[in-house]
Amino acid sequence: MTDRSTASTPAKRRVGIMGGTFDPIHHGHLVAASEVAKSFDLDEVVFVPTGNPYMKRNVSPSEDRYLMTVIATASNPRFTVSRVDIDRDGPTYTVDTLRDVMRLRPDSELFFITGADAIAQILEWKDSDDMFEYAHFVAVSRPGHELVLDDSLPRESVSVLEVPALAISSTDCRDRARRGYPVWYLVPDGVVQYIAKHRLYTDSDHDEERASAPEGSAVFSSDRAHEVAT
Ligand SMILES: Nc1ncnc2c1ncn2[C@@H]1O[C@H](COP(=O)(O)OP(=O)(O)OP(=O)(O)O)[C@@H](O)[C@H]1O
Ligand SMILES: O=C(O)c1ccc[n+]([C@@H]2O[C@H](COP(=O)([O-])O)[C@@H](O)[C@H]2O)c1
Repeated sequence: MTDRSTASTPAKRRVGIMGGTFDPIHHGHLVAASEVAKSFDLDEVVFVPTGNPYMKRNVSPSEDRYLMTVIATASNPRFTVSRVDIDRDGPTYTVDTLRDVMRLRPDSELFFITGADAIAQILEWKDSDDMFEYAHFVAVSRPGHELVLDDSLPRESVSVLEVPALAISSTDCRDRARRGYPVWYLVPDGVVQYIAKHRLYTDSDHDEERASAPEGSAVFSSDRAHEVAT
């Protein structure tokens, strides 16, 4: 590994941020984070489950998504999980995620990881100009999505990276679980078991809980967190 420090300036920690709704987290997310960590010489990748992903509907409780993310990342010493987005009220905006991570990890250089689908919409995100001041963005390839950068993006703040193609989406995992098809090998084993144990995508009570939540909001279940933690 190259020495990133000099006599006068100690090296900043290089911290990746993998933001996502992770409903559920799958191997496409994990491979993307692992590849960016290798290519950008990252010391840590922080997975940040969204609190209220205002662009998505019928999202599972944030505590379930958080716990699945903890389970999925537990075996990698460089992977950590942050609650900053799920503990903040209101819609989840990446500009807030970056500010919170900067506050908690001062003297770090941040790299925000996005898939090809997300980078295509990034100019519509809140305060996108500020985001590019706070972090370097790494757009990874994703099957079914062309990896092209809009001419208006600040090129010095955005890189692209080809990663092994895994045609997996959370939408497909949820559909499979609902229809009784296996999600083994699409998501980590512990996540398969968590989905089954908590009947995440099959339970009709759960569907009612989602349906009664305000539009676009995540619903919260502290009972599930307690069950798993004990
Ligand atoms: N298979 C994949 N390969 C590369 N990047 C991915 C892949 N799946 C998701 N990503 C990226 O990971 C981030 C978080 O994705 P998200 O949690 O929304 O998963 P998703 O599979 O896209 O979910 P959904 O199907 O519910 O929209 C986004 O930047 C997305 O582009
Ligand atoms: O900041 C925004 O306006 C914004 C709009 C849409 C998505 N994002 C972020 O993009 C990441 C992936 O989101 P999602 O909904 O595709 O899972 C996650 O970290 C979101 O907070 C951010």
